[in-house]
Amino acid sequence: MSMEIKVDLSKSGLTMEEIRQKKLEIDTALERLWSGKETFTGWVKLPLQQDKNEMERILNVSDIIRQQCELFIVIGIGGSYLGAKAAIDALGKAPDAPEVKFAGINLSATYHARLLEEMAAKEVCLCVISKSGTTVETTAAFNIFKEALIKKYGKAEAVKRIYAITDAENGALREETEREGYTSFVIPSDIGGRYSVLTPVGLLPIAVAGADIRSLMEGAEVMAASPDWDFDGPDYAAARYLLLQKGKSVEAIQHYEPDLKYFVEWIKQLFGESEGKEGTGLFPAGLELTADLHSMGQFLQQGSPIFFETVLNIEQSPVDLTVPEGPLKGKTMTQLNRAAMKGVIEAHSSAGTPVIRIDIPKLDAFYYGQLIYFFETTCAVTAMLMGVNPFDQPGVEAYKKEMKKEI
Ligand SMILES: O=P(O)(O)OC[C@H]1O[C@](O)(CO)[C@@H](O)[C@@H]1O
Repeated sequence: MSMEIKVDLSKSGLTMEEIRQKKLEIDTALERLWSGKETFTGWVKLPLQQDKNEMERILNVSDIIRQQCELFIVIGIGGSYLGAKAAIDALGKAPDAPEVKFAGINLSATYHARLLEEMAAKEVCLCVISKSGTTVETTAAFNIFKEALIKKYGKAEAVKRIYAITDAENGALREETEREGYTSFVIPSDIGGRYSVLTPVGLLPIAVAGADIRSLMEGAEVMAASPDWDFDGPDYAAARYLLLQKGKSVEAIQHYEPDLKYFVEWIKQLFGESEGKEGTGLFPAGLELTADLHSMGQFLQQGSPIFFETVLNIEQSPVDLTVPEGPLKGKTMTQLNRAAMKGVIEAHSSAGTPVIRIDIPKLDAFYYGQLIYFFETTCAVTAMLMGVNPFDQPGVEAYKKEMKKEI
């Protein structure tokens, strides 16, 4: 087992020469990211410039929250939700930690009514997260849950149970936070929502759930400190770009561990919002294997050849189970899962589908921190190769404007 995250391009249909030819463009992209001159690149140096006092404060506040509540409701959407959800699912919740549930992730009355019912019977804290402070889903859910919290505890106690993470100065949420005196954290202005998981946006909920956020940051730091980003992210970026140039328009991102489902959702936002503009970009799709082999396997093998596959391979499982009886007697689940992955890669690549495999030594906080940084860099570099700005999302505004007209 390697001690690093590795990218295997042997079944990608690309040659190392093709990857090497992109080196100059990649170096230019890296220079731009490190120069500090581009807007929204605060995440690049973040793991190297950690504010120890801020880390202490996040840990102290997370301890308070853990004593205050059994149910921690985090209200936010997109980059103000997916990073925390993904990390908590992947790393698990400590037995003594409150349950972490999410609100404002849709506009379903049914979803939120159920969560409100659950809230009635439990000790609760709220954490509202919004960089802009104006997102419709977040604003609607926060005001509904805040009203319920005040009914439950009275105004003064409710204020002690509301935590806000938002811009330092701008937006209605910052204004309310200052007026009401909520405990709050800042989303740095030079870090966009989808790159913000290693700020309090992700770190506070992840710490409340009991994962080791120091180790998570250490993982990211190891990656960021590697000279000239001498890890496989830039090669992965080059491969993704070359496959787009060769006519592939969909990246089918696959995992064999259900705990990674939301990690793929996080990648979908990261890649989709960063790359999908000016008529270009790879459409990021997520597949959960082996489950989806029994629904999508046929398409993957013989369907329209618009996609390539990226496989997230966790090399070491923390537990294993052995089949006690029947034709598979003596085989372990991990053996079977591995056999499925190898067989699928072989069958699909032999049929002409390019397959990229990303080997991840294991799913703990340290490697998870590495993974976050690995994908953020891959994303920014690929978008720059595509010639688009990885840090804006001008297209999102169009539907928001139309939606607001309907409200
Ligand atoms: O943190 P905010 O400002 O509420 O935004 C939430 C999400 O909405 C978006 O602006 C897209 O709708 C994302 O870029 C962002 O992560």
